[in-house]
Amino acid sequence: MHTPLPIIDIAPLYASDVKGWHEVARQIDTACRDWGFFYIRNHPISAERIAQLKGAAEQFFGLPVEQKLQIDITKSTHHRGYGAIATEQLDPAKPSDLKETFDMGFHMPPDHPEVLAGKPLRGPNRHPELEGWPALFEQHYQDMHALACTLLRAVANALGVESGFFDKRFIEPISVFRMIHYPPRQTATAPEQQGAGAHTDYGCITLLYQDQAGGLQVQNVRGEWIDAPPIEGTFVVNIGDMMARWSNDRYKSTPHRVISPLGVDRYSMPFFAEPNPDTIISCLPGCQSRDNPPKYPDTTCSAYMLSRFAETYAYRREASAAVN
Ligand SMILES: O=C(O)CCC(=O)C(=O)O
Ligand SMILES: [Fe+2]
Repeated sequence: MHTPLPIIDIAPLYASDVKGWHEVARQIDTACRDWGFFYIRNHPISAERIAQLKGAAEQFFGLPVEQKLQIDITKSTHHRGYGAIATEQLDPAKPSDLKETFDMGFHMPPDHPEVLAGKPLRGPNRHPELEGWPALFEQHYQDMHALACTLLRAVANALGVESGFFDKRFIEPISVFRMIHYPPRQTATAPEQQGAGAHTDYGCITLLYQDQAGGLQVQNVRGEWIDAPPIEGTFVVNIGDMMARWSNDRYKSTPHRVISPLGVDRYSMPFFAEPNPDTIISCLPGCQSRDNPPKYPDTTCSAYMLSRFAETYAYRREASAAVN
C-alpha cells in the first residue's frame, strides 16, 4: 500500500544496539517534524491480540443500544464507558460524528484517595458484562502504555531531555484506550456528517490500530487531505496538541479526519497517551531560544484535557456550566 507517510521499523528500540536505537529516534524526530504522523511496524502487540480485540468490538457494538447505554459515558463522572452515535462533535463546523465509542483509562478503585477527593478523570473503568472482557482490556491498556513509553523515550532523546523524562510523567497517566465503530456510509455523495470530523488530538501521542476498511485522512502542509491507508501489522502514530506545546511546535499536531467507507463497517482503536494529570506542560528548554520564545502559556495536563473535552462534548459543556 503506497503512502507518503513515513513507515518506521521500531524493532531496534527493543534491541541492545545503541546505534540502531539512535537511528530510530532520529527517524521518529524527522517524522514528527515533517508530518506529525507516521506508521510503526515490528511493534510488540501481537496479531492474535488485535484479533481478540476486534472480535470483542464487534460483539459489544452489536449489542442493543439500551444494553450499551448501561455504561453511558455521558453519565460517567470521569469519562469512561460507551458513547452513542453523535455524542462527540470533533469538527464544530460539521454535524456530530457518525461513530460510537468505548473509552477506558487508568483504573483507580472507588476507595482510592484521588477518587474519594473527586479528582477529575479519576475512577474505576466501566467494562461491559461480557466474558473475559476486563482481563483482555486491562492487559491491552498496560501493553499500549508500555509501547507509548518506549516511543516517548526516543522522542525525549530527540527533544534534548533525559530519556526518562516522559516515564516519570506517565506513572499514573490519564491515557485513554478507545474502541470506535463507524457504521457504513450509504451514499457516494460526500456526507455532511463525517465518521470523525477534522481535528487534532489533545494529548501527547496517539497510537492507532485501524482495520482494513480505510477512511483515515491526514492534512498535509499544503492543506490537502491525503489518505492514511491501513497497512497490515502497523499502528499509525501521531503527535497531539500537548506534545506540540511541549516542543513549541517543533513537532506538528496534524489535523486528521475519518470519512466512513461506503457500505462497510469500520473499526479502529486509538490509544491516546496522556501524562499524569498534574503534569505541567511547559515549553522544553531545548525547544526555545531568544528568536523562538515559547508560543503557549504553561498549563497542566488535566486542565488542558478538560478544556478540550468541553469543546467536543455537549454534555461536558452543560456539566461545566452547571458548576460555574
Ligand atoms: O478512527 C480513526 O482512524 C481515527 C480516530 C481519531 O482520529 C480519534 O479518535 O482521535
Ligand atoms: Fe484523532
